[in-house]
Amino acid sequence: MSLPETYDSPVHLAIIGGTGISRLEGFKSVASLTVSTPWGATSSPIIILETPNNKKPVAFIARHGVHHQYTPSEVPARANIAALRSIGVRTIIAFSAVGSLREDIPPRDFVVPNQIIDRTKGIRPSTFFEGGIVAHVGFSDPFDDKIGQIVKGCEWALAGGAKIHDGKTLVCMEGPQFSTRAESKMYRAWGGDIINMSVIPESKLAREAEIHYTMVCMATDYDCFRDNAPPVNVAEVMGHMKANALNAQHLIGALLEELVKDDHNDLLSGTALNESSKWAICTSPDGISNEARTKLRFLFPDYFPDA
Ligand SMILES: CSC[C@H]1O[C@H](OP(=O)(O)O)[C@H](O)[C@@H]1O
Ligand SMILES: Nc1ncnc2[nH]cnc12
Repeated sequence: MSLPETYDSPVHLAIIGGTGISRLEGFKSVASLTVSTPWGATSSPIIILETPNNKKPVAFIARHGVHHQYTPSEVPARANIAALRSIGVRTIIAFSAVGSLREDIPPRDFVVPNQIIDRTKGIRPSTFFEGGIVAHVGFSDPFDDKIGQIVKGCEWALAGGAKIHDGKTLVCMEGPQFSTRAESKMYRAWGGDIINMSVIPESKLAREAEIHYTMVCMATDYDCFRDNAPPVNVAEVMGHMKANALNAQHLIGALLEELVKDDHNDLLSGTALNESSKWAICTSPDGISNEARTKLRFLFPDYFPDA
């Protein structure tokens, strides 16, 4: 049955699904939106779901497309984040399959990181502020700690004794090939705990769009730092992702029940980041190009009103 293509109320909360999570099971879908943005098309339609008890809307987007057809470098992250913001999203919980760089984070454990080491190669468009406008937003603490703690508090929902680790450092590499053993060991020496190919630029763009962002990382392998063990491969990742996807579903159920409580209204309405990008703009108003103004109006209609 096809879903309505419009949804009239604002949607404050979104989930981004990664490898092994290209749709959300167990929730009622009420609309499927195709949003075109000044930065192109999103990686998948935006599915609007409703939470079981109080029927609050939640948006879902599949990072790599519904068929996993976009490489990590090709994911249209600007379109995804801009489209979510345009429908009202101010909080994102992003899921990611990650390699573990630590023996004490086994496959099937979950991690809420608090820091990132960016090892991407500068080939991914990673800002909304360019082409006639310059802004420098703060990114010292890339993840929203309050939502991270709420995720950690939902550890009870995971099956099979899986744990949720917090306060860890996530390395983001370009890929799509996995790391060499020397790189894997170097990341450990740098303090990296887990590794993926997805958190950059998604998290940077969310910050620019004034959206609270948290990543739930699901360990699938030990990368390749262990000299006497076989290195990571896709079959291993996908094998563990089957179990992880089920646990992600349990976690999302628990999380949504918690997050839609009135206590968290401030989080869902993006209060802590309100106007943070507006005050990060360095270009004088008269110097902002018309092209930049028109594009940014899509994200921030209040900051760039129609002439
Ligand atoms: C299939 S292993 C590498 C792939 O898995 C992760 O994807 P996602 O973050 O979307 O779950 C990782 O970042 C790579 O893109
Ligand atoms: N070992 C690894 N390196 C990078 N991204 C990953 N995603 C899952 N496992 C990974």
